[in-house]
Amino acid sequence: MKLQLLDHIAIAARTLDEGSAPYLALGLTPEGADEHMAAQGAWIRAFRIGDTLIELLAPDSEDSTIAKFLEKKGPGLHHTAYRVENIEAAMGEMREAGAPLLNDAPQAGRAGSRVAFLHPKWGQGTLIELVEHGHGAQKHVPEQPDLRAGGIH
Ligand SMILES: CC[C@@H](C(=O)O)C(=O)SCCNC(=O)CCNC(=O)[C@H](O)C(C)(C)COP(=O)(O)OP(=O)(O)OC[C@H]1O[C@@H](n2cnc3c(N)ncnc32)[C@H](O)[C@@H]1OP(=O)(O)O
Ligand SMILES: [Co+2]
Repeated sequence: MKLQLLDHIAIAARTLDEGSAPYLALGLTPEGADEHMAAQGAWIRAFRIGDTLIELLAPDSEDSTIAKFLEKKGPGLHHTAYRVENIEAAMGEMREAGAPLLNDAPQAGRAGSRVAFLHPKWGQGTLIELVEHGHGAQKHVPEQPDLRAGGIH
């Protein structure tokens, strides 16, 4: 499988405004409007840094998975997400590798993406997400300099 790039780093916070403070202070601005992903029990606000996003997650109710995470671990790193070309192919490879997928079929992610998750125990304590970008998200994958041919001087 070819991971294209680090798609986002997700941070769980009690509220989006609380979670936004450091990134606003670092000079970032939210990308688009906040998004409510009811199926994930989360409100989301994204800040773009180059081709990667900081994805802030806040619980939409007391019994959301984000609320459970906050209860257990407090605010902080929730998951890392890697962009793949094709989520079904990536899930198939993960199954073949015996990696513990948390969902049998791709789930709906933010901005029209399709996502899959791998258990945090497998990720050395980090929940790992694979993301196939949707029509609504930035499509291109940046040209990587060809380091073999001394692409970088
Ligand atoms: C916005 C849409 C999408 C996107 O477009 O990017 C998203 O990112 S949505 C993000 C929210 N959705 C998810 O996280 C879905 C996948 N998560 C799950 O299926 C579950 O949260 C879980 C990871 C299986 C945990 O389930 P839970 O019911 O909470 O089980 P436990 O509480 O028993 O946890 C088991 C074990 O794992 C630890 N844990 C839980 N969550 C995380 C985490 N995010 N990172 C690291 N570790 C985590 C938890 O502390 C338990 O550990 P022990 O206590 O040591 O057993
Ligand atoms: Co995510």
